[in-house]
Amino acid sequence: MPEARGGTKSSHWRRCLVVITAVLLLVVIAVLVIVAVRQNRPTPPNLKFGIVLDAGSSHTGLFIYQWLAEKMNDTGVVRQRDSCSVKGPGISSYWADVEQAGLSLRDCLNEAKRSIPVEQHRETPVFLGATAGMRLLRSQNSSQAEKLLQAVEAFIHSYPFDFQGAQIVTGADEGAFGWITINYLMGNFLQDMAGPHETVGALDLGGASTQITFVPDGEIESLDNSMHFRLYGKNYEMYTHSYLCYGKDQALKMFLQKLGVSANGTVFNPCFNEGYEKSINVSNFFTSPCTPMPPWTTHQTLRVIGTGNSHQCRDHVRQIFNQSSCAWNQCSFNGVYQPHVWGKYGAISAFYFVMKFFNMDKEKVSLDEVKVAVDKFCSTPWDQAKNEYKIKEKYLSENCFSGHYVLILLVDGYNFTSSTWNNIQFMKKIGGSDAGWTLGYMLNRTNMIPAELPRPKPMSKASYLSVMIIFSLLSFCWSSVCLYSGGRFADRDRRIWRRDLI
Ligand SMILES: Nc1ccn([C@@H]2O[C@H](COP(=O)(O)OP(=O)(O)OP(=O)(O)O)[C@@H](O)[C@H]2O)c(=O)n1
Ligand SMILES: [Ca+2]
Repeated sequence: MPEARGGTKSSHWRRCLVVITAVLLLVVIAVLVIVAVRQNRPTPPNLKFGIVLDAGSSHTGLFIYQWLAEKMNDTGVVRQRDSCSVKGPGISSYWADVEQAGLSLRDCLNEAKRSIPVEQHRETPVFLGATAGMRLLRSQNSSQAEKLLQAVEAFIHSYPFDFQGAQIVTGADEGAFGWITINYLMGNFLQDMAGPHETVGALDLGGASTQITFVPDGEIESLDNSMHFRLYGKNYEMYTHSYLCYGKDQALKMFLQKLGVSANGTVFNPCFNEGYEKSINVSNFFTSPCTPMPPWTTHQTLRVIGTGNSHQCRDHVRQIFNQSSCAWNQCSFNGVYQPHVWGKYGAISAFYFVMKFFNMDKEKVSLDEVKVAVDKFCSTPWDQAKNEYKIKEKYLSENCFSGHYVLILLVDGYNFTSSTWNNIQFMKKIGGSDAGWTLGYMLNRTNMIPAELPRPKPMSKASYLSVMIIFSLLSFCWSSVCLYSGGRFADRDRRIWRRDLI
């Protein structure tokens, strides 16, 4: 009997051991799961911000970008959070009163302060890039340009951001960063890794310069027009050229300069609608290096009268493009080397504004349809045009010229044809971000476009958690089975051993 009591005791003890071990294991698993869940709980998004001021010739725009800190080197993560259009003209117009250049940015910088959380202000980089207006001012008077930039810098320094300075961007950089922005926003750098080599060219028409940038399908003959980039593990040899003075506003001045003037100071302008009239103060108008004072300016004031003649307009606009000589295998105009255009293009800024005005910014609109639309507008009397279109009078009055200018620049200048015309997409935004050079510029200045592909992360949080739970459950089941069957075998062995003794 005592033996029997002893046997019950030991089997009871073993059962207790199994239960205790099982409870302990469960506790360990629970702790593991809690730790894993806590460690892998998504942390509040660590947003970073960056600001770029695009100090263009005709106006300044402020762009605020945001991205997740832990993803900064991945492609396609930076997005435009906000933008602000500075009131008034471009900064170069303030050359005679440089303090005003900085002050003009106040409203937009204040808006940036409101848009970005206060605790992030100190670590938010701000860049100011000035384009063709400042390039022209520098070529005329470099110390004036320097003074103006210093005044602008001093003003931005009074803000709590991490200001990285004001620079005049070169034409080549302006073109290249526009190309990077478009391809980054379209996700073309990612797509490139898997599929065929496919990037989109960039066409940017500003007020004082215009840029063409693309990866040609052959060698680039001219080193001056060649740029090399290694982005996300891939090499890009791109062709780029910036034509100073061929932005829309400067081109209009060059065009006006070539029109004859009558003895009484009247200029008949076939690119303005019939009935449109405007007075020009000659010394204020022909101030840039693109348009030195014309020889015929015995008059202080000129009377410009629109005649709305598309045919003559075209002929006169063509005169500002020199097609007479080319020292390369192929040129665009003014003897500038350009490989033949191929593939798709994104046309931004004034290319878009002008095509949008003519309602020709949609896909599949043919070159002929655009020509018809431009001719139709040019032959519209000014009073009728004013009634039909409710846009700023300055833009409206220039749109006959602008339509012809865009067509001639793209077709006669860059050599697009009726069949390659549809490869051009006129665009303003890509997925909520403005298509312009600013995003590419910031990505470059903050080293956010790595030369090599970012290494893939070893395991996602969700997979890590699942693996943890599955392994814990498996080891729990396995240990319980072992303990349970270990106890049963021990009981049976002891019974056999006792029987043998008897
Ligand atoms: N809705 C608008 C806005 C602008 N414009 C015109 O489009 C041209 C280009 O504008 P933008 O791209 O802002 O030129 P900037 O950046 O100021 O000039 P640049 O790049 O040459 O420095 C300018 O002639 C401007 O007057 C227009 O026709 N319609
Ligand atoms: Ca511009």
